[in-house]
Amino acid sequence: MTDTAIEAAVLGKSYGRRRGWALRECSFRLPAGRVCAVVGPNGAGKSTLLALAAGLLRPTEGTVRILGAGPAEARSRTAYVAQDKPLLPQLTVQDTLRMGLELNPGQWDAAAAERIVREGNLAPDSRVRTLSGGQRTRLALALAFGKRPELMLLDEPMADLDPLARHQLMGALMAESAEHGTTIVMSSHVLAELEGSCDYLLLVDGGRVRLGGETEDILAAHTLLTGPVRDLAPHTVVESRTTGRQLTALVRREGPVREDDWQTTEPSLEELLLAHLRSPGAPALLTPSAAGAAE
Ligand SMILES: Nc1ncnc2c1ncn2[C@@H]1O[C@H](COP(=O)(O)OP(=O)(O)OP(=O)(O)O)[C@@H](O)[C@H]1O
Repeated sequence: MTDTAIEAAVLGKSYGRRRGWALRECSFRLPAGRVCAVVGPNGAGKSTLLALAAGLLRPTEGTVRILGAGPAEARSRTAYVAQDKPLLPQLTVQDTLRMGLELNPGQWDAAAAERIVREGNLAPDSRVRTLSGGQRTRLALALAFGKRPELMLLDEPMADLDPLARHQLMGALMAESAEHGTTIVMSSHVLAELEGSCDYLLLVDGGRVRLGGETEDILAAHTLLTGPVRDLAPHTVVESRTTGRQLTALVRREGPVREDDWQTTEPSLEELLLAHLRSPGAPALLTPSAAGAAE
């Protein structure tokens, strides 16, 4: 078993010459066993990255390795839930789970799939076409859990779930990772929800990976400074704002911060991500564990 879930080297995808690059020069490593959030604005390239990892798209340049193999070879060990949660509308909930069993012989965990369905109170004889968006998402996730994969690639799995269902499914994903060592990769726009749930982070913006690594280490590398307007050198500035004579800045510390000069606070994950999204020129940061392929 490899200790690397995803390794991308100069990975790029263009959907056609006139369309430009959806993803460009992405080099990063995701260690196995992590719960990783993929965040970034609309059109950043998150779905493209997940579809490349799932082997549904071919890179235009570079490579992506999944669990030490090519994405197609790793497919039996990977579960992918696309953003539009494709299911067969004429099947019932029960038929859908049976299809999961038939498509994954010898590997299907019926109890895991049924638990996800039961917790959402989905009637086994309901047809997929009569389910709400959130119920369909739950059924698609049940198929992913039942497959008992080593890697789950989930494209906005929480988008149409109610807050209680989100909380419950996030707990189920974290438990799955803790108990079975499953790597979970999920894209999301709900930044506040990711803090405390995802121990690894990839910020994709403009088709490039701008932040990658352990959430804790990325947070620890940044400080919010507040004080009278003055030079921020030698620190790397991600974002700075002045109000009158007061300066507030999110920086990557390069050396000590003088306590007499600045009031310092640790940013929240949401503050950190928003500052990066507002400052597209801020330099990328990959922690050593995420930089595997880049070095
Ligand atoms: N099938 C496609 N054909 C052509 N262009 C595409 C296709 N899919 C995505 N793109 C383009 O690639 C870029 C990245 O899209 P992608 O769907 O990966 O972004 P995303 O980060 O998942 O966005 P969102 O948060 O809105 O889901 C966008 O500019 C998009 O228009």
